Amino acid sequence: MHSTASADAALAASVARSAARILLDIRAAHDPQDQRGLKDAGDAGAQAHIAERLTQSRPGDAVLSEEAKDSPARLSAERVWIVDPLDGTREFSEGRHDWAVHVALWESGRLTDGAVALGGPDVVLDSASVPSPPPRDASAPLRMAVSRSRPPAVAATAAAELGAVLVPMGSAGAKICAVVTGEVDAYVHGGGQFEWDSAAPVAVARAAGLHTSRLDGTPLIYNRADPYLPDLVVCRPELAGELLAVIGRALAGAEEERAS
Ligand SMILES: Nc1ncnc2c1ncn2[C@@H]1O[C@H](COP(=O)(O)O)[C@@H](OP(=O)(O)O)[C@H]1O
Ligand SMILES: [Mg+2]
Repeated sequence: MHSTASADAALAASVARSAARILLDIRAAHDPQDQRGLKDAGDAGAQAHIAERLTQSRPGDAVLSEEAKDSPARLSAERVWIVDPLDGTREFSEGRHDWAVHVALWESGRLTDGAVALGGPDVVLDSASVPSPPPRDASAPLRMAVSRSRPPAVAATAAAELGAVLVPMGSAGAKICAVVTGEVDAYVHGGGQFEWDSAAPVAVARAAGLHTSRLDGTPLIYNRADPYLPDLVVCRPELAGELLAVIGRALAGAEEERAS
């Protein structure tokens, strides 16, 4: 029998790691010029592996995955795995390292566990064992991760006000985990995303003691009927007050401009 939180975190880590290994094998065997085909093969291969392992190990649980048909059964389920088999699909197909496998567990109204494999099987962060980020060098400028392909205007405005450096990266999981490891101090995203893009890395970030919320400071809520979860901020906890205030002003300024 399972049912201890750490057993679920260990399973999430094991599944994320083996899926990431399969993804590297798929990429090694694929024509690197065929990026469309590689994206599809990666998504499908990781999805099939994760679905099989979760069915084997937790047959009674529901699953919400970017790559599987959604079912309303998850809305009345007690336990729901929220999975992104390949986050940063674009970067994966370009031969880059900033992609991730996300495996999270939502139970009775909240995220309880999560694991993220980063760019392959060798680096896997999970909510049961992740340490807090190291202290930051207060003399260095703040570093803010943003999407490399769709950086939101709100992040640029907020970074300018804070004197922060923007650090473009692919994959929501890679960016959230970069806050966890202390490589950057914050990740600011707006304009669109889904629950699977953030559930697992947010579970890891929360376990590491980081701030996680919507851009307006309200909580990130998972396993909703509509999995669209378009914006978020993840940052070191001591930055949250100032960063949310700056983001609030940036959003209000953008709104005023639209209205005028
Ligand atoms: N405006 C938007 N609408 C929908 N999804 C978005 C989005 N911006 C980013 N995402 C999703 O968030 C993940 C990270 O994106 P980015 O690297 O640009 O930060 C990607 O997931 P997938 O790679 O799983 O599709 C991407 O599709
Ligand atoms: Mg994704």
